[in-house]
Amino acid sequence: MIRCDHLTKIYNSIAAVDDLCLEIPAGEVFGLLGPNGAGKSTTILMLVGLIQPTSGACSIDGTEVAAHPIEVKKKIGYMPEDVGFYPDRTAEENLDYAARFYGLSEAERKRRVDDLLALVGLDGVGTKVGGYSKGMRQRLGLARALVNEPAVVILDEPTANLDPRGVLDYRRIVRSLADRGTTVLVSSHILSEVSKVCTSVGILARGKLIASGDREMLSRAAMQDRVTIDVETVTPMPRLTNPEILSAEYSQDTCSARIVAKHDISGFIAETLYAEGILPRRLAVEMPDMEDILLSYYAEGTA
Ligand SMILES: Nc1ncnc2c1ncn2[C@@H]1O[C@H](COP(=O)(O)OP(=O)(O)OP(=O)(O)O)[C@@H](O)[C@H]1O
Repeated sequence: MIRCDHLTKIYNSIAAVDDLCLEIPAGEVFGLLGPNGAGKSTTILMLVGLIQPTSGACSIDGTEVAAHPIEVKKKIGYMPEDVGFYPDRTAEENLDYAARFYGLSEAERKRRVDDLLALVGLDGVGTKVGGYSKGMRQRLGLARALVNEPAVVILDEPTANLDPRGVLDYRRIVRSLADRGTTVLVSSHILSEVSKVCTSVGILARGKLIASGDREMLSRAAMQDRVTIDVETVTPMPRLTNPEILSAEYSQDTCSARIVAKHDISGFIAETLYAEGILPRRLAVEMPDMEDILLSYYAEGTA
């Protein structure tokens, strides 16, 4: 369980994290979403005890972080945005080194390291970590975060360097952790990524938690994950029909339309128009971004 009580961090009289109150129950996969500079990393650094709050407190499984940093570190698995390893050692050696801090016997370490390498798909890779791709480093970072079988796992932008296969593996691992009762906090600025793996989500903007909730809120956010397509044609166009279309507004002469769809259906629109012998003058696709979604929550003042 992760808990923040009025957690605040002020840098040069600016609040990087502002009065954050949050409770993430055991077994929850919580997505901490927010644009760059929102305060996600600062929150995480306080949760893992690497920086002290200016005021307020946070606790991991009932233990206050600032008061018991060593005890808390044993309960947490943390993967920072940029994971550091010994470049002249293999993945196995790096993980074994990390496992030594938790007082495991050699046999236990060997078993755990082998299991973790298999889990993240790095088993059988004998090369030194210095020669790893960014994606491989991120896989190893996830393994290292799990080396102490933590009750709480905190992952800062975990998919930033992963290829699609790596992202699928990561989601599978996170789900299996949650199934075992592990609490997972994932920070990201990618809404779609968070919505795929998280059971609940909080949106941070300028250090403040402006919205938080479960899947229902996620689907509301996902609803706004929609595409606007502006169409202009030389001659009047017919009404377009497609199950992806959420709404459509046509000009009186039907030579222009603003279509809102669940996905980018500009290819379908172009094909339909050509099939009808109608020349498109303009077909502009507008994707919503994280900032739009955040701003819509901000405007609503949801808390
Ligand atoms: N050590 C520091 N000294 C001064 N200001 C800082 C420090 N660390 C962070 N900040 C400021 O605090 C705010 C929040 O930064 P933080 O890194 O927590 O955001 P973030 O949501 O993790 O963003 P990103 O995704 O870009 O890492 C930013 O305005 C940042 O400039």
